[in-house]
Amino acid sequence: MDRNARIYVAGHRGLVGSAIVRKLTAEGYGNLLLRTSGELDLRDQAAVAAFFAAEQPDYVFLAAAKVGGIVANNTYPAEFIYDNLMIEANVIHSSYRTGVSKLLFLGSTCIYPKMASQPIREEYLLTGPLEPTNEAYAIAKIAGISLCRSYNRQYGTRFIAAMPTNLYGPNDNFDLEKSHVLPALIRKFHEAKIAGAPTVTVWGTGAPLREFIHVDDVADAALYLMRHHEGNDIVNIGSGEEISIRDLALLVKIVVGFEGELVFDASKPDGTPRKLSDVSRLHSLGWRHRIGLEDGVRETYEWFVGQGFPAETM
Ligand SMILES: NC(=O)C1=CN([C@@H]2O[C@H](COP(=O)(O)OP(=O)(O)OC[C@H]3O[C@@H](n4cnc5c(N)ncnc54)[C@H](OP(=O)(O)O)[C@@H]3O)[C@@H](O)[C@H]2O)C=CC1
Ligand SMILES: C[C@H]1O[C@H](OP(=O)(O)OP(=O)(O)OC[C@H]2O[C@@H](n3cnc4c(=O)[nH]c(N)nc43)[C@H](O)[C@@H]2O)[C@@H](O)[C@@H](O)C1=O
Repeated sequence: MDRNARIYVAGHRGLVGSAIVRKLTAEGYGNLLLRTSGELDLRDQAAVAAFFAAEQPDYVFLAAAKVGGIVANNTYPAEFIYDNLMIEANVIHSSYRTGVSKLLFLGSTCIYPKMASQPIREEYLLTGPLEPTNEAYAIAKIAGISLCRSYNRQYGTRFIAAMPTNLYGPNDNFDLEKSHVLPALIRKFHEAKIAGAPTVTVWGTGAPLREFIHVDDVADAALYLMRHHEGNDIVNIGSGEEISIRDLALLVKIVVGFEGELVFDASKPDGTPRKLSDVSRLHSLGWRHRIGLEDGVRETYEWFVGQGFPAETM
């Protein structure tokens, strides 16, 4: 990617988008095209077409999406499928129409079958039923993969797709109802410590296993794939390491310094029992993650505390 290339980072204020902007800026890319959802609603086909015609990006990092944790996905399936289908269809189609040189689409490891054998290889896609709590979002993301592959086949575009596992880091969503598990636990343990509360409630049984990767690693992988990966093969972006939700909660408890007890709320869904991605394709392309989970959680907690309170602003 030429340092003067016109690079559009869709979703630049989000967890992944902001990390990609940090990395591009640090590496001297000064021609970034950035629009908030208020400035450019990517569900609006005409507005997206006008933006692409006017700005003519050379590269597109598609990190804009309707994103949320297990309860958000389970509660708002129509929003998750509609927003994500519209965003990806509009951005990918306009990228084709205006001759974007290369686009990276971000899906998620939740696209794989609920009971896929572990670790999950990219070829397990569409080999079994999906996890019901996030099926709408997963189908939208699978459609995004097909958009990339179909445009590549019919129009000769260079639209690549990567599937990150659960990610976390600075600038995450810390809303207690809509966020993912790691930011929710960081906030819950911190608020309980400040308040001197006796317990922290963890959703589900604590038994499910999840894989986590720091968002700065994901941004690094995104640039690496934009530079080095071609073709229709999707690529998992993960650490290849998993941890139970119970052990994750105990890790956050120690990092935050909370002295109380854990309470498990089994009325909340566990979701898929395991979701460990096979990262051998990513490794064979020459990239590995660098940030370990404990270091990453400590760094994220320090960032979180630095943001200040009151909590309702998070
Ligand atoms: N977080 C995770 O654990 C995982 C995320 N992913 C994927 O990574 C990508 C980024 O996720 P993440 O950074 O966590 O998400 P965030 O929710 O942090 O950011 C999403 C961004 O998308 C933008 N956006 C949402 N709707 C619209 C819209 N209608 N028009 C324009 N922009 C919109 C928002 O812009 P604004 O701020 O301006 O409103 C926001 O900045 C997504 O594709 C997601 O599927 C994959 C696996 C795990
Ligand atoms: C990235 C991925 O993220 C989602 O899938 P998920 O990994 O199941 O999501 P999650 O992080 O919300 O939960 C992981 C586990 O953690 C448990 N859990 C405990 N306590 C809290 C808690 O306080 N909040 C949350 N959210 N979960 C909690 C929770 O019960 C579950 O067992 C989908 O968006 C999917 O589409 C997707 O792409």
